[in-house]
Amino acid sequence: MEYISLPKLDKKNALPVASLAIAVSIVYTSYRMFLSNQEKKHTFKKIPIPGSAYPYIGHMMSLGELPGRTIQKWHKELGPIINLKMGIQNWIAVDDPVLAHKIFVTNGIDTSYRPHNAYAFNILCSGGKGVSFSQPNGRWKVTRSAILNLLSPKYIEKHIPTISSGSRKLVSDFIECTMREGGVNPYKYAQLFGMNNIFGALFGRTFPSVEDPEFIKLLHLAETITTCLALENDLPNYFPILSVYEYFFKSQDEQKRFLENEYYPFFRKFVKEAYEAEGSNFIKSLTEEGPKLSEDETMHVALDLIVAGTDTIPVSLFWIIAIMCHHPDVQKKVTTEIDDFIKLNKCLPSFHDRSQLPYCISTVKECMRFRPTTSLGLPHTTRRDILVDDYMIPKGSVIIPSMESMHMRSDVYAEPERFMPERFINNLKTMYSAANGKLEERDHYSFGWGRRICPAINFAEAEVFSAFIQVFSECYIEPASEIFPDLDSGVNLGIAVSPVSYKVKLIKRECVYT
Ligand code: HEM
Repeated sequence: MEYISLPKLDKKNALPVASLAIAVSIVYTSYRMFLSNQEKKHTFKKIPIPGSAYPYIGHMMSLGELPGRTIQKWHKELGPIINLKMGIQNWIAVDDPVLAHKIFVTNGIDTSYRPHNAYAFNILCSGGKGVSFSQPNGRWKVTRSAILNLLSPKYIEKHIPTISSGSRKLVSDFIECTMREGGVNPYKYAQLFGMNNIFGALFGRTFPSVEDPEFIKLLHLAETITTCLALENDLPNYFPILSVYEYFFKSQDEQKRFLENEYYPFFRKFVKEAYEAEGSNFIKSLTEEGPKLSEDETMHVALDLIVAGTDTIPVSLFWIIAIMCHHPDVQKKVTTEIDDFIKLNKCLPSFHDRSQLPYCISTVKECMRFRPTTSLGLPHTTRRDILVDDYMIPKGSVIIPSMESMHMRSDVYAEPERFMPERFINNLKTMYSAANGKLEERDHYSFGWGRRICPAINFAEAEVFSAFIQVFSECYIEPASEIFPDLDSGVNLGIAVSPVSYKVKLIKRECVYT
């Protein structure tokens, strides 16, 4: 029998053998780790997909007129996180505030991106200018901090005179229209109010009435933009094949022409006026101080603020008036609280005095919880795969906070279907502090999350508070006929969801303030 003679492990050949052994064990260990990672991948929690998805179009046709409502129904069936297929896009919708906080705040560095939207990015913000649809780069940061500064609690006093005189005008328009026509649709007057507040803050002037031709034109332009931002008007984002349609019909060229020929020149006129005006204003401060933006960038920032402020404030007020019309008992408590303040202080409460009106604060918060201004906020996207509570959210997913659903979770709000202002009586923080503070101290989620959270919370809250106090210091609200405003339906305006159009009576009551 022949034996193979093995080399002896002397000093000379021990080193290569040991190196080989180490290399083999490294390769083996890496292979095991790879395998175990592969195994771990299979232990990710599965994000459920609602059943009604069709090939290629996915859930697009199943969302219905009010996607927020449909998504709420799916959350109820499938849990706090769901996966929708929207053509080529992967949507992740979340209705649990704790999970949403982890996604948008804890992982904010990766999830503060906006999904690519051809209209918003290429056309509206000319390839990334402005703040709402641009990506969180250096330019976005300086622009956003300039906006935060303009609208911050520190400077709110500067805006109060415009907001207060706008509130007085708003209520006198409501009362006049009720007397003239037997009822009022509050929406267009609330649009003038919202537009004047932000226009005043930016350009230092306001529009006198809802018939003002410049106001009508600006409103039309802002509404056209929000309509173009709606899901169904930007289909090539979901179905690239539809770019063929774009190639032949040039609809985006038409939108570009609309903006370039109508919108921008009209808007540039206001920017130019602001440059030439006496004294300081926000437009000048954007170009001359801090961020030193170009004229074009300044125009885009102003445009973003006008578009963002034009729908949100009127829609919030439209809901508040509709809800209050259903609750004369709450109206009674609110008016008593305001009257008591006036008797004591001999003046109307201003935003400053809010802490002395706990029931009014709670009522406004409850209205915004009960019927949020937007049902799905503004979408974010993630620039890399993120792992949250064992859910793997792949890079490039569109992440949606399901606000309407979140506001109706019984583990977050007791008896969520009931309108109950008292639920906030122990959380009287400003909405700005609540939204920017600890998760446990948030009141509602209407202003979004993390780095992209609405930069105008404080300004918006002062607007809504001022209009609310003015309405109930002078009036009570009744339905204009036997038909009460409908609180169960809604109209999708692109980003905001408003109540279905209605009329109410705003009837002058005996005023304790003269
Ligand atoms: C009650 C009124 C309002 C509500 C409910 C509201 C809600 C929101 C929400 C949900 C977002 C998206 C946040 C996110 O991406 O997570 C947002 C963003 C924004 N809002 Fe508001 N908003 C209101 C009023 C206003 C007003 C009056 C202005 C302007 C004066 C404004 C300016 C903006 C801007 C510029 C952004 C984009 C911020 C960014 O992308 O970095 N909002 N708002």
